Amino acid sequence: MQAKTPEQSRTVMTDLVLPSETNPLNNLFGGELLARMDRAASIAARRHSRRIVVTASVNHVAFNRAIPLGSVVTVEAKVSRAFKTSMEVYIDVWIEDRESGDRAKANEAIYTFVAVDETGRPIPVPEVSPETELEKERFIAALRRKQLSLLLAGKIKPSQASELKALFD
Ligand SMILES: CC(=O)SCCNC(=O)CCNC(=O)[C@H](O)C(C)(C)COP(=O)(O)OP(=O)(O)OC[C@H]1O[C@@H](n2cnc3c(N)ncnc32)[C@H](O)[C@@H]1OP(=O)(O)O
Repeated sequence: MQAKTPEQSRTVMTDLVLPSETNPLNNLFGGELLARMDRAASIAARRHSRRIVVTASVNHVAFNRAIPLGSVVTVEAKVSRAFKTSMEVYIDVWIEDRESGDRAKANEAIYTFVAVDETGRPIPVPEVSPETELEKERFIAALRRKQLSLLLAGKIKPSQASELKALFD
């Protein structure tokens, strides 16, 4: 299988924040943002693998900045690294200033998707070939994040988390 660049899976979704999607402070409800990120990330994983994909885990979400009612929100997702059957998808969330049109980073998140066949069994995906400095940074750190996620899920033992251990050596 030929490697693909993160750009090849890039998925951008832009939408407004409507009243039904807000919390009592009139900011975007967290669950709504999670759903928007899941949708964009699943399309990115599908573009990378050209397979059915399922969300295996939500590894990291940072709600750094509240997103007010009426905001124009852009969710951008790219596959940052692929392993055998799983893909890490990095999601950046931006809001747009109404007057200037300038974009400000509001949130980010990292999801893991797995490509599966028609019966739900994991199947191999192409590798990722990062191009930009940021894509290379995210690619390198993805192995550490995968090990942390598997460790927290009880799927590997601490002794198997070599990349994580290396941080403390
Ligand atoms: C688009 C949607 O929203 S789908 C709805 C929500 N999601 C779902 O319904 C998915 C339900 N879960 C499943 O179907 C299964 O648990 C699967 C397909 C995710 C994984 O199946 P498993 O039998 O655990 O397969 P297996 O152990 O071989 O893992 C498959 C890959 O997922 C990775 N993986 C599994 N769990 C995790 C986790 N918690 N964190 C990171 N990676 C994980 C494994 O490391 C492996 O990666 P690799 O092949 O690249 O090395």
